[in-house]
Amino acid sequence: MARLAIDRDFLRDFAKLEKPVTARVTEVFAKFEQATYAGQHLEPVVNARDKRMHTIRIDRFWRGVVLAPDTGDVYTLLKVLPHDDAYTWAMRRQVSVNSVTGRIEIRDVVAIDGSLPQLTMMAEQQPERLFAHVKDADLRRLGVDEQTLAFARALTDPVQLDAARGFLPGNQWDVLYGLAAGLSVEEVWAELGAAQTSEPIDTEDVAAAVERSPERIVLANGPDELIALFRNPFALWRVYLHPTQHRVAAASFSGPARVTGGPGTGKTVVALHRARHLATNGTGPVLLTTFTSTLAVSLAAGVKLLEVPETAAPIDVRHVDQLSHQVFSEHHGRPTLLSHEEETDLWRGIARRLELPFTEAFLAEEWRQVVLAQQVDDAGAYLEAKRSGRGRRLGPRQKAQVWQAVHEFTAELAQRQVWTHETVCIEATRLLGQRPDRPYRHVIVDEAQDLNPMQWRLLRALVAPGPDDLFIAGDTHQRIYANRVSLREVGILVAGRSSRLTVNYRTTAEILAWSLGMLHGERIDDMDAGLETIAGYRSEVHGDLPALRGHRTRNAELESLVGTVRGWLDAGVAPGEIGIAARSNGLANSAREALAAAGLPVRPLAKTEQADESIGIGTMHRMKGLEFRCVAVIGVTEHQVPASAAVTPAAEDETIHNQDMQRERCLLFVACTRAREQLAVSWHGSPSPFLTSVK
Ligand SMILES: Nc1ncnc2c1ncn2[C@@H]1O[C@H](COP(=O)(O)OP(=O)(O)OP(=O)(O)O)[C@@H](O)[C@H]1O
Repeated sequence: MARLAIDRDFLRDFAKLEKPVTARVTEVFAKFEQATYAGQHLEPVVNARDKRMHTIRIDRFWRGVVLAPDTGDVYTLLKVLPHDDAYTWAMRRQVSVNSVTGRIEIRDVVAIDGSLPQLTMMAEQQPERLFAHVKDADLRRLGVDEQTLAFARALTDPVQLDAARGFLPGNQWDVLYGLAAGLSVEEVWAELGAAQTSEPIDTEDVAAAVERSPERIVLANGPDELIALFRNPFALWRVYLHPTQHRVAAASFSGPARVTGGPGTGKTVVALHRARHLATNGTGPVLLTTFTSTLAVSLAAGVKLLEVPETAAPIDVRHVDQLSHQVFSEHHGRPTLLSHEEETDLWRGIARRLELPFTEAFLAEEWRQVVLAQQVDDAGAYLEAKRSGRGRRLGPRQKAQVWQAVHEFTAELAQRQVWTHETVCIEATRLLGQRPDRPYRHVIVDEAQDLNPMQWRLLRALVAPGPDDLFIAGDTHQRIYANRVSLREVGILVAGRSSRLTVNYRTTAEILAWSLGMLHGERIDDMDAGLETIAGYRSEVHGDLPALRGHRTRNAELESLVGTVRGWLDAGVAPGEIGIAARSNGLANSAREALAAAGLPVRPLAKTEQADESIGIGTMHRMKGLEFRCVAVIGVTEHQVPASAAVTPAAEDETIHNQDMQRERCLLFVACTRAREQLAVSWHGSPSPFLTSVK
């Protein structure tokens, strides 16, 4: 019986087709396998470069392009396009098998043949060719075939190679790209490592190559699986890896390792695959953890999609506070937590009673960032403690005053038998230290940039030091809380085991470039005594520029938001693919009410049920780690972004002021880089200074 496979590129296109078309595609292909002679539905393409290209009727207007095998019964759906475009697309393309990876490749032969004469002519005027330093034999060894080789030989400029990305065979383009970027033949070979195969490759056997290309082609086992695939195409798309990502996910490290990279470079995808890899090939239970409960829910969904084999070690997905509370509760029962307001009152009361010249916010931060972070437990140690990044200098007398306040605060917690998340975490770490064993063999941390030192010590205590113990994914450009951690200082050494991803797979080049403009000139640390860079960070997908719109009043802005969202829905975007972010809870709630009043389906971002059917609305903080086809960031207004209350006045403390401002910029950057295709940024009254500063 005929079986249907789907090209992953098609899944991405599928998500963008209009609803009635997607319904027809699902209908046609759900029946595809039932037809005894699948060939009956398929029409050959006249003048096709590749005789295996066929088309199939979707409706009067749309056709699917299907790769029909010479042998075997696996048919691959490559594209769905309007009638004429489908024929043109199919006519120009050739399918081949890569001689090194054994994977399937598709190229636009007409485009290659069409551009070669002109490139050759231009090259004759140039003194040097792009790949003059690489021998033909080496190119062939890396899987470059004769046609691509002839093309590569005519190139003189990396820009020409960039332009050829859409029409050269993918694996071969990657090889050329690596060589053009200065990698040696051996390094490119190592990059290919993950995709190499030890079986002998018959480059004529396309059917075998289809089966061998799981990162490119998904085989649906029966109509139910196919329908599930079509129902949630992005979910599946989300779990593919580029060879560079694969290398990191499957590597063996002698100790803690990490992966960095800007938003959308696939750090989470790598973390998920690493979890599966270690569960399958590692030596014990795996913990996959992150910062918030919302993110943990989305990681758990990702693990589910990866279909970890039943024989693998368990993968436990939990956020960090959940872990500390669990360890704590096993010994002491559930802790009574001090609320934020109670804590503020307590510090305020102590400051008043002791007549101290410090605000409650300053005392609370000094306790967290210096006393707890550095495990300071007496006045002498506090006198010596490093206070870098804390801004305001303190003399010995002032330090004695702060210490007195800390002492009273701690005594009060003990007397009331109440805890904060930080003290729970410290106690949990102490308890773990007393245990003879460690609960996990491998710990993987996503969104690492926002964890505090107490949480890092807990994670360190959850796993014994050794190969592949800790794997850390994070991006300090996306730090949105006040925690600045040096991994060395919490006993985690990643030097020599760090990788950086540079290709953004989520956001269009236009949205990315605009968002990066907001961070222009910011000095951002790398959690390891250096500075993080955004050099080489790029997106290969193009789209519309962000829409920036100012309004006179808050109500006018909300009204316009309803219009923007309606426009997206009318264009066929599903409600679950729309996200709205505001700096404050208040504005997020008002936006929710405005959309609900207009009859649109909405939900708070924190609510993960029915996420597919409703528009997610929440604070910028909640947007972290998520992604949507269309994003509206609202209320990007002067005095609201940055939020006045979250920024220490420069007159009070310049260092802290600058850190607060950077954090607020990063927060807006995080919200804007959640968008895959469309970004709308709006304000009422005067715009935020962060917007007016974008170059
Ligand atoms: N190799 C790839 N090919 C295609 N798409 C990819 C690839 N890797 C990642 N993606 C897609 O890019 C998007 C971003 O991936 P992911 O969430 O892992 O990035 P991230 O670096 O963790 O982002 P952020 O730091 O912004 O949260 C996802 O939709 C993912 O499916």
